[in-house]
Amino acid sequence: MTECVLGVDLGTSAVKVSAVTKKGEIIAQEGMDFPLSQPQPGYAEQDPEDWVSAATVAIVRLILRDQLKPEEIKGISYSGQMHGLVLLDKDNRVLRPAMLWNDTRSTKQREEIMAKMGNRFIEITHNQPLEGFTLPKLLWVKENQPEIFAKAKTMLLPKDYLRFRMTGKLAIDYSDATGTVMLDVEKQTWSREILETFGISESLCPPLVRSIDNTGQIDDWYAEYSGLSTTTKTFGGGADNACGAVGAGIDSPTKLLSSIGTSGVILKYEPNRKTNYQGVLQYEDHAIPDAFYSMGVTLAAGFSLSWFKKTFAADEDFTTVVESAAKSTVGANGLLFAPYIVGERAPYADADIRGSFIGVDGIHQRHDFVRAVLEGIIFSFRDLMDKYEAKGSHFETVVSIGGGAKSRLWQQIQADIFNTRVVSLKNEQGPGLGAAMLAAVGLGWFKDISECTKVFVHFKDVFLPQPGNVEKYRRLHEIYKQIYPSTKQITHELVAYRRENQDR
Ligand SMILES: Nc1ncnc2c1ncn2[C@@H]1O[C@H](COP(=O)(O)OP(=O)(O)O)[C@@H](O)[C@H]1O
Ligand SMILES: O=C(CO)[C@@H](O)[C@H](O)COP(=O)(O)O
Repeated sequence: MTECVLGVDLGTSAVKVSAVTKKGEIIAQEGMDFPLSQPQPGYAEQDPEDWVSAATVAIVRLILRDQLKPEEIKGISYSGQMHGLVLLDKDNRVLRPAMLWNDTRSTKQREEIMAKMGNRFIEITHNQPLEGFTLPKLLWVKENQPEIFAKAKTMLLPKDYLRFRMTGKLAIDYSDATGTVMLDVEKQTWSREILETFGISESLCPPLVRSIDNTGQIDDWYAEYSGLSTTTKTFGGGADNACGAVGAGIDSPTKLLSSIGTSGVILKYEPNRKTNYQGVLQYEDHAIPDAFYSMGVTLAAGFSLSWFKKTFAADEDFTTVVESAAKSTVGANGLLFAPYIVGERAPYADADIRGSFIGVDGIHQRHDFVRAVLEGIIFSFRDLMDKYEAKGSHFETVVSIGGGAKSRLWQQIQADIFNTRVVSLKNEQGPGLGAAMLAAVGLGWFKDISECTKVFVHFKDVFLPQPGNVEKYRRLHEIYKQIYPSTKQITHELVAYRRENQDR
């Protein structure tokens, strides 16, 4: 008998489900991709039912292909792409495609929120009301699709919709609730002040639970659909970055998380709710009870690489493309890339900035462009690290997770640009492992997350900064920092041109 828990990692490009034993061994993993729809500039949508189908395919494969016994799956928990808005009607049916974290159509609503509430908003939520967050999306629907808003009875975030379809129960955990920017961080309740100011009924907001709380068992319908047992319990789960931090053992302010998924994240553990970065960096409830974290998000990190591969190297696999960057040099033979290809969130909150290659020369070959993409993403992370260091933070270790952590070359580039030791995880499923840990603690297998971390989280490779490279990158980063102010006006005009001409 091998009892296990499932960690469901609902990302932007795919869902991955990991089965983990009490000893922290990953005994099986399955996944399934789903599409992203970008029908207009700034729009990013998914069909919530695609998440359910993909998660179910992964679970069915775990049972049929990997021979997991349903009755041995004791618990399930979830890590979810953050901020996405799912609206349900009175019969809990989905009213429109989910508007995702990288959907930036709500600039007008963002400005209205700041015009109405200004600093009071930042005081309550510790965040700015950026386009990526849930409240501006909800106000966009209210203004542009009033017939849908009128029918909306419940708002859920992506992982909470998946849980709802598995259990029939509505809930949201605190780490995802802060990402809606509708939670009062001091009071740890939905903010009446914000809801009343913008005419949103509190009944739209689901009940709040902790990430390790039991959120009900698999219901009869989903048991029939997936092959799971109705004895399997589900637990609150958390925002993907909170779960990534749990699964990467980020349990003190001297460890920094660097996550290269579709988006990119630089994340710091915050032991209390007193710190307020005035919204330049995000501030969120953690999946660890009573803890918090702050982070800066590069909207298109892995997405920049995926875009490059899809556009210029569609027939090659990721590893071949990424490793070709070794043929180039530190600084890509004098080529820089700014990864603002879907706008940016931090440190520049600017939905209309766009990316650039700077310094293109007749000598450049494709591998220089690949190298520039890898480096540009990490320069953008360096901008975020600078924000922390400017406030006096010092980091001993950077833990690298996400799809980007599959590349040793990219991790060495991180060590050199961060000038800090970078470690990878033995099991690079950070968010999925974090979700599994929440189920393991929720089931009572461990007293708390810290005890579970000792058993579940192990580092693998260590990448040390190479002094010669550190110096070169320091100089290149100074040049890189000039790209945003120098290209802002030009790229804003190009985005306006596209909007006027309605092309994609
Ligand atoms: N072999 C590889 N080496 C480096 N990066 C990779 C590799 N394979 C995929 N990636 C990057 O990982 C990203 C996906 O990371 P992942 O953490 O799975 O994303 P998400 O959780 O957002 O769906 C891709 O966008 C791609 O840029
Ligand atoms: O918007 C954010 C964080 O604020 C993103 O980090 C999303 O949570 C999506 O994550 P990935 O799919 O890139 O992991």
